Amino acid sequence: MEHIDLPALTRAAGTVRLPGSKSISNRMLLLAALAQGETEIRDLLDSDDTKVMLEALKKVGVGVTVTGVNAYRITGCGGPFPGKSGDLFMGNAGTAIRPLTAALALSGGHYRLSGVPRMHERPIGDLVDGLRQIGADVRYAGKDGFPPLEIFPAAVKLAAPIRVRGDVSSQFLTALLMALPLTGETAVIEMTTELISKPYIEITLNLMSRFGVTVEREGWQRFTLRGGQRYVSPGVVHVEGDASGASYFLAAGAIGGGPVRVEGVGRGSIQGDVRFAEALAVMGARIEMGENWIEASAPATGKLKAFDLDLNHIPDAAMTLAVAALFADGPCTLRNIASWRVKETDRIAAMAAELRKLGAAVEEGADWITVAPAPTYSRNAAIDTYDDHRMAMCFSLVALGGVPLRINDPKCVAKTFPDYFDRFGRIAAPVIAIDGPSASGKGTVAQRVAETLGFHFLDSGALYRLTALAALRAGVALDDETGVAAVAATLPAEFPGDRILLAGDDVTEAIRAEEIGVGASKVAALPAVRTALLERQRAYRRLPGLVADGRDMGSVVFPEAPVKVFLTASAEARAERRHKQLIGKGMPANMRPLLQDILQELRERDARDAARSVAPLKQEEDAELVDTTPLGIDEAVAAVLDIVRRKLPQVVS
Ligand SMILES: O=C(O)C1=C[C@@H](OP(=O)(O)O)[C@@H](O)[C@H](O)C1
Ligand SMILES: C=C(OP(=O)(O)O)C(=O)O
Repeated sequence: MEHIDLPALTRAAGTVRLPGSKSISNRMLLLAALAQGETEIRDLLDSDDTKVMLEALKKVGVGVTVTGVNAYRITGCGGPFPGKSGDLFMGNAGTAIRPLTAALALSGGHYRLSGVPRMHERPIGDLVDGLRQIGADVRYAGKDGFPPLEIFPAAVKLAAPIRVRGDVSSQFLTALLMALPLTGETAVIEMTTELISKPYIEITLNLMSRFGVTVEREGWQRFTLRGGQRYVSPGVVHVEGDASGASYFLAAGAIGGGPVRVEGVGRGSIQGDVRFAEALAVMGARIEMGENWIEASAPATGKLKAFDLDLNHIPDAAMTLAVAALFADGPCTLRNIASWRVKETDRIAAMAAELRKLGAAVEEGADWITVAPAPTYSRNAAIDTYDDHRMAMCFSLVALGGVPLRINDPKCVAKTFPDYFDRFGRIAAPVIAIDGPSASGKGTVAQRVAETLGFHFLDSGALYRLTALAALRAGVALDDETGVAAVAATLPAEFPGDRILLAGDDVTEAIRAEEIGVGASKVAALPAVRTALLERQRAYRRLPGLVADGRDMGSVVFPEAPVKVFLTASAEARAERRHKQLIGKGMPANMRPLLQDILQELRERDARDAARSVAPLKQEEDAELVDTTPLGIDEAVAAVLDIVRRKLPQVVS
């Protein structure tokens, strides 16, 4: 089985741009498909759950055009689906199979819906019962009450209110609400039980109204759709970031110090799962929220507090709390979460089993779970994920408590968050930032430190050198800020092994030329170029960790780096090293610059680097000075490793 080994981690900080919300993506796709007109959907989630929805819509005759990255144009049918037959695979996507079953049942065709084996164990009986009350012909092709389903054409009549249960899943009510406008008639839905997961109904009603259909709601018992309403495309719509996905990063901030900021959801969100932040606040985490972002940091006391909460309104994000509970100051109880038992797996049982592997004491009931934290946890436990994306994402947080662990089948995150572990690495992988002037030996030292620790290595100077070389090759003047920034933004650079390629051409040696070094220093002084390279550099932050070598690694690119080193040497020592290097490379004496010229050049470069307006080269307050003037390479490496050992004892023993 595939797995990912997470090392002991200590700190999480940084910013994450969230992928699109699953719940909003799949609703928008269906509403756009049923609406009159074309809808442009931007920032759609690209994951297994949306893929099955898109494929199914195409099969039943909906026009789907890709218009950009995560951007689609949906040509609405202005009513029922034109494709009157189809065999549709729904994976394990509840937000696809349930609403589609209802819309297909009212489309007058013959369809089959199936999914992965677990989907065939997830209930759908309450929805089928509701649809049968109005004459729809929906039959079970396997076990009664569960997919696979077969749908036949039928005449639908809406004489009496549809009576439906709401205590197993809110998705049945969502499905009916979204599909019933297809009838054109007035429809009334009455709940026969308590409704769970209510905020998801609010998402449904909100999005329906954006497509022109309003629902009258009496409490959570009765919903009336007046006849004659139909869906009309609102034109361009944006999908918010996924608030359930946000919960892992916010919890990471609360457990791992923070601040961790998520972008894409905030105060203005229509997703109930933003209320996860309230639960974290109950645990003592410090939360800040803007219109479109949320930020979480550890409690001022450093210790998360125990909680006892009814979490019916945030069933998905609640799982994150069960793992955060490992780091609380007492037993934590999550209540009213019976729906966990019928989701991707029996989540109460799965959560209990895996938390126990770590050494937590866990009790469970039909609709609750209590997690009692332990003073220490088993290291290197192998966590099973039960093909449940949320199990994999939740348990990644354990590493932030300094507990290394293995997560089996990590790719199951593809259901809603395919690049989750990369993003997690971007806020949690430790960074060792090594800054300093040129010829201080930091490149060699940084590379050796990275090798010793088994960390990734970023030679940020190489990116500036590549930018200078690429600009010169493209005939862009090195003082043309906009032109060079455009080159930097699209730099076709690759780093296979220890080679450096520019547009496929091996430039490993070429970028080391003296004039490219001078060019690099010039382009590095341009603010737009630095901005263009910022995200590219941050993307190097990956598990198990990164050693970043440059001039503004600790100050600008990775300000949250737990280890910052300012590696320098006297100008004389650096000039001498450079001179020896040139001799070592076999440069003939008559072509070699004089030692005093090298010294002069170095001093000028130092002055330019220290004086530039953006990210001037200087020792940060929280950086440790390593003066290599009297040191050889081995000693310099040892000096840096000593600092790492002191600052990150869990990482390097
Ligand atoms: O409507 C939705 O988008 C969802 C509703 C919730 O399900 P239940 O209503 O079954 O709790 C939630 O768990 C699911 O991930 C998405
Ligand atoms: C329950 C979930 O998914 P589904 O939409 O398949 O119900 C979930 O994403 O946690």
